[in-house]
Amino acid sequence: MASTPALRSQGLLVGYGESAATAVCPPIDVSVPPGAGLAVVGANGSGKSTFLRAVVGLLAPLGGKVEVFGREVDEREAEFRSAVATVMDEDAAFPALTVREHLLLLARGHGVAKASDLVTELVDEFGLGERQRAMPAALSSGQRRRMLLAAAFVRPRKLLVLDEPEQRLDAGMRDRLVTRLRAERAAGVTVVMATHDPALVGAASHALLLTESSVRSTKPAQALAFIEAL
Ligand SMILES: Nc1ncnc2c1ncn2[C@@H]1O[C@H](COP(=O)(O)OP(=O)(O)OP(=O)(O)O)[C@@H](O)[C@H]1O
Repeated sequence: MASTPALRSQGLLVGYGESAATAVCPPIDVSVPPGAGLAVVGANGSGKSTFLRAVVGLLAPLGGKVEVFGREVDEREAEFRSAVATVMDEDAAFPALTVREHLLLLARGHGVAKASDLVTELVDEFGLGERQRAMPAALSSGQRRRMLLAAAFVRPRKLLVLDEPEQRLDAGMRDRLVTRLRAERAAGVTVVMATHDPALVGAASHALLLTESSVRSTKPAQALAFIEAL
């Protein structure tokens, strides 16, 4: 029997108004098996972030439905929050905690064993070693982005939802992120990401192509060709 998809949407309409007529793109039908990687690709303003907001429950669907591991999205459910790790297009960090304290708080809050060792590993992987005692306001924008990415990996996760994770990262860090996402998938974690980055698309197994007039499930190779033609 086929396993329950990690993410499935049917006739999903997303947008910021009240009615289906205000949807920012055509209905989205997609099914992502556990351990797969979905690259969501499209021009600026095509609806990638809006789709991801609906996937993580920040935006209610205007029509259709979206399910994560077979259940309608409800970010208030503890089970949903412990399964879904997100890095969205926002700068959310505790202003009065250092980088290390922020990561430790998240790990311990999620009941991670050996939280301190894990945080040390991630601080190293994300190149934050020398800044781990800095407050978020004292970080560069790229360092803040690294901290937010590291935060997604200090906690339990079955589905990672990333909105343009390549933003503000230098080339070396992008490479490390690609390696990390491949390892996540190999460990059974599902990755759903909006991206304009060919290397990240290369780490995906599935692609969703958004345009004003169409939404198409396709292969990463087609998504790459689309990005290159933009
Ligand atoms: N908070 C909001 N309220 C109203 N409209 C919004 C809001 N956020 C985005 N939009 C509009 O919704 C449409 C889709 O935006 P979205 O951010 O999903 O695009 P995107 O594909 O992620 O673009 P980009 O590649 O630039 O990040 C755009 O027309 C945008 O102007």
